[in-house]
Amino acid sequence: MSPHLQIINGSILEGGGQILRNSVSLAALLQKPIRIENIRAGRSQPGLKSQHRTGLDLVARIASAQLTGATNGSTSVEFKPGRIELPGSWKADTVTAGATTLLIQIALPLLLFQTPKSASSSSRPSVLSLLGGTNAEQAPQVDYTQHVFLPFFRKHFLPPIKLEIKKRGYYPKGGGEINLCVWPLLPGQKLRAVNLVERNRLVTIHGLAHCAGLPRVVGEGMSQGAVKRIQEWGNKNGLSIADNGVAPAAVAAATAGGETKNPVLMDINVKRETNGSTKGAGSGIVLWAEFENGVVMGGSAVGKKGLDPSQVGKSAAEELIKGIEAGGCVDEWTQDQIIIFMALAEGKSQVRCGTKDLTLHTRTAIWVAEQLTEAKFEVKQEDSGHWTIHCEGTGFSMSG
Ligand SMILES: Nc1ncnc2c1ncn2[C@@H]1O[C@H](COP(=O)(O)OP(=O)(O)OP(=O)(O)O)[C@@H](O)[C@H]1O
Repeated sequence: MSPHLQIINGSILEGGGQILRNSVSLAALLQKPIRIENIRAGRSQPGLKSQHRTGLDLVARIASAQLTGATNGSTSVEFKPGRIELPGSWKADTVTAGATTLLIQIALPLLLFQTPKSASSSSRPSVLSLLGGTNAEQAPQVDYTQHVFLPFFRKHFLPPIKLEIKKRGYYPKGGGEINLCVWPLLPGQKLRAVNLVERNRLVTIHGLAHCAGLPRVVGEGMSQGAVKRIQEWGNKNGLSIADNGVAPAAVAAATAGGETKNPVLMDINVKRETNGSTKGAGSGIVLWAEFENGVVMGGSAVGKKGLDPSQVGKSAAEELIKGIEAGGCVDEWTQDQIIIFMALAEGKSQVRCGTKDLTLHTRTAIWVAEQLTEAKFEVKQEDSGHWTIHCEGTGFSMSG
């Protein structure tokens, strides 16, 4: 065994690919050689899939690392990081419909800290060109990353990031393409801690129902299913939810006295990709709710053959409503995706989650962060019933 090789047990808690992604990102930044064993032991087909291998290879290139054992199905890899490259252009292809957004998950922490040689070259971003799936299940749909995760990230942690969807890629063919531009931090600069314990009034619900290689009615059906469910929920909860600025009959009646109680604007667009612009057919919907103080929460669903589009829209709405009703400042997906950044940020972060226990993904991300960094996490259930994540971050930065 190589000296000082830290072993990470990939079967802990969630036992999925996120352990691999978070471990390798942190190992690269902190210059720690690691071996990850029992990779994805918690999944029905354990070991590396094409998308995980692609992510490892991408990070190995950015971090000039030595990577061994990264073959399809492998349950153990070694990663010995070298010097993190300067900002540049990187391309990665999952080959399958594997999620490009999970490639963002593994690479983003490194891209933030690709310290330019001098402050004058700081305007140069790194550009990731990622090929594969864009709207799959069990991973963020690219529109979720675009409209929920990145707005949160930019607001709280600081660095500017731009995501462009060039082409959608659906299961099983993939073939999508996205570009991510990340402007790295300056030498010595640190991520800010997050302090998010209040959630104000719900003001808007946006959404996008997308489809390709299928008639537009599929997108319209998903949108209508979501609108119907959200308005039913709004009516029950004393919210006047106006669809695209037009008050529905029930809302108009409720507000007939001239006084509009808790108005919420809803705008769910339908986008049908042009013929031939995607490799295969597919559909999905992503919804996001914005609150007065900038809190954003999402809900999504992917269309499937034989599934009524309005049911797909309804299940995205159910997911969004579940998140809103839980009363936290982040939804269940953003919850685990911010842990690595809380660990790297400077000072105390605190984020209020819902009244439901933290997700297993979140507990796993905390476990990984504690294995590889000095960050200290504390998870508490408040008197209100909400779970709050507290973290004393490490204030990581790169020297010039
Ligand atoms: N519907 C969703 N919306 C947003 N993010 C999601 C959604 N589903 C899963 N995610 C995120 O995707 C990541 C999946 O991590 P996981 O460990 O399950 O990956 P994996 O094992 O590589 O996945 P798979 O077994 O599908 O290959 C987590 O960060 C989770 O929050």
